[in-house]
Amino acid sequence: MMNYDHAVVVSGLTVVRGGHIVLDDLDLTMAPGQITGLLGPSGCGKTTLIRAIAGVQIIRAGHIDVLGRPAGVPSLRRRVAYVTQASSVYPDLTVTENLRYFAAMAGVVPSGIGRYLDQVGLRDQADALTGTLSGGQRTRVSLAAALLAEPELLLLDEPTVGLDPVLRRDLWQLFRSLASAGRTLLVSSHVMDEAGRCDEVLLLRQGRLIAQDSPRRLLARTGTDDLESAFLALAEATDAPSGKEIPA
Ligand SMILES: Nc1ncnc2c1ncn2[C@@H]1O[C@H](COP(=O)(O)OP(=O)(O)OP(=O)(O)O)[C@@H](O)[C@H]1O
Repeated sequence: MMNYDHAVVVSGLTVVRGGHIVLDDLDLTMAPGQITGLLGPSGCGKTTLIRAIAGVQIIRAGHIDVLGRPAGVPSLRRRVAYVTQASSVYPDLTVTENLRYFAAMAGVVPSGIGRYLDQVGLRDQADALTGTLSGGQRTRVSLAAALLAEPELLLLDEPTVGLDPVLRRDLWQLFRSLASAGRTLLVSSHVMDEAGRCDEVLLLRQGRLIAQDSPRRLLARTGTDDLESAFLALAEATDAPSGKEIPA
């Protein structure tokens, strides 16, 4: 399945939106079969970066390779799933009807729909109208719809927003099992404690990548006990380059 060293390679990526530089000369890689966390405050450019990797964002400069091909080429369509923050499922269909529809679109036999409902914890809502579900439940319907095509790369934009701790834990267990099965995941969040569940973390601030490292190395590099403090230390070091140096 994998004929590439990196699932994603981003080089010199610059994106301008509304006349502002939203992503500024980013370089990063994502290892296959791992969970990469994309962390940073609201408005730092997480969604824009995900859109660029998904191939739906106009870029000003740079290059993005996804699964060994240029981002956005038609042959990647089935291999890459992008679950947006706003749910993309039909409110006037039931959960099962939505999944049947997306299975048909993906050319997938819908026999295993129940398994995907179980994976996202929605078995009890199988016959509910999707429009009557909570925001977090609708996100999980979108996630199940994305999983149906068995994509190699999953781009998940804040999938755990608004979920209770039990559901958050269950979803992270699902992400971990997908990665163990060889899938590559990019998961964005602005909740720092979620970074600890990732193999690697990309810390984004004001359109710049301030670190790409494992959670453990981020703590070691910054001499901090938690990732929130590590982020603050790295942000301060970026603000004042002549000040405290944080080794790479
Ligand atoms: N359609 C647009 N037109 C112009 N500027 C935009 C547009 N969408 C986003 N931006 C700007 O791009 C910047 C990055 O936005 P982006 O949505 O990528 O951030 P984010 O980190 O995903 O934020 P959040 O966590 O709040 O979703 C922000 O400053 C935002 O104002």
